Amino acid sequence: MSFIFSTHPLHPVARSMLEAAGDLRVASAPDPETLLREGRGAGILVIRAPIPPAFFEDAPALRAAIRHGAGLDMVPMDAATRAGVLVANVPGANASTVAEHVFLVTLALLRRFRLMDRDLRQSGWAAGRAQSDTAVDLAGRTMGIVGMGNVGKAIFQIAKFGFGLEVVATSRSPESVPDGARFLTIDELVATADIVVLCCPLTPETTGLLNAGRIGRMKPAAILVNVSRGPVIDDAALIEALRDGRIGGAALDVFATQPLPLDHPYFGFDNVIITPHLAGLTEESMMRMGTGAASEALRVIKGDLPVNLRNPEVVEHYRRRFPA
Ligand SMILES: NC(=O)c1ccc[n+]([C@@H]2O[C@H](COP(=O)([O-])OP(=O)(O)OC[C@H]3O[C@@H](n4cnc5c(N)ncnc54)[C@H](O)[C@@H]3O)[C@@H](O)[C@H]2O)c1
Ligand SMILES: O=C(O)[C@H](O)COP(=O)(O)O
Repeated sequence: MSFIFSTHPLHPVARSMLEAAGDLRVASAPDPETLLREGRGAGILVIRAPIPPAFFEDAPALRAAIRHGAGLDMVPMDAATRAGVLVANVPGANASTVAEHVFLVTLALLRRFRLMDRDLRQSGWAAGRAQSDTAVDLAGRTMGIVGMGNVGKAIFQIAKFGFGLEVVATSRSPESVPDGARFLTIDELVATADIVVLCCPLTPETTGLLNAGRIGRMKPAAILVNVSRGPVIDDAALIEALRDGRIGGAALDVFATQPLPLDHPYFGFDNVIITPHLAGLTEESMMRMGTGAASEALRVIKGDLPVNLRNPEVVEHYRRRFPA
């Protein structure tokens, strides 16, 4: 078995599991050139950064590409499948962590938390207190959840049973929307919700889902929370809406370009909270994701298939490459 290659450092428990199973190497940087150079010859790939399709070309030892987390957009699925490489992810391991983040930033926006803290420090007590002039309650508001998977369901639980909010939701099928939430189309949802939360995967269908038309239908004081992926939002349209004061604010964790350049227009808005793609990252979730990815790697090393195999059509080709 060739070495195990991770694009990033892993939680210590996951690292120990993999080190006990083989030669674990961590990329010195997660850019495509470094990954291609340092990952050449790997047997298992653990993914926390976008992987160039070329990684799967001329990779005779590569058995599995395992996502540390939920989103599969970082994996060029066609290239992996063509090469006979198993693709897996660790669904749900960070869902409750992302849900907690959604309420952190929602409350921070509604209660002017960032500006209150800034004004208090810069200009004193009265200036900080003045932010309460425009603060509003979360209670009584309607949350709209776009994408009712593991993350959407974890957000629903807190919204409904923690804060007693009215919840509307949209997903690929109405059946995935739980009792207690009302299914709406995306166009109905953006016009109904006071808080629009994006937590769907990035797919051709969801790219640009929050376009100028849908942002234009949002309520004037509504806020937008994006913990999905950057390209789900049309950035130019959102920036225009923020400039014109047509929505209440936004909390953005993910961006079309990451890292987000520090001169990006989003940094110019007081009513925008920017976080560096960490909604799903805590000590505990890193352990759940890392050990989940490591368990899948150990299964493959033993000759089994991953539990969360995402390209089952590859199995025949994979078995020809690596007969049991
Ligand atoms: N910011 C972060 O740190 C972070 C952490 C975890 C997940 N995510 C993102 O959130 C996404 C969802 O994670 P998850 O664990 O809930 O995944 P999941 O696979 O459990 O659920 C995805 C849900 O989105 C729905 N969906 C798919 N296409 C849709 C569409 N066009 N419109 C509406 N809904 C649609 C699916 O039906 C499914 O219910 C991930 O793919 C990832 O991009 C981000
Ligand atoms: O897709 C996910 O689950 C999140 O983006 C977190 O994944 P990461 O910790 O591997 O970046």
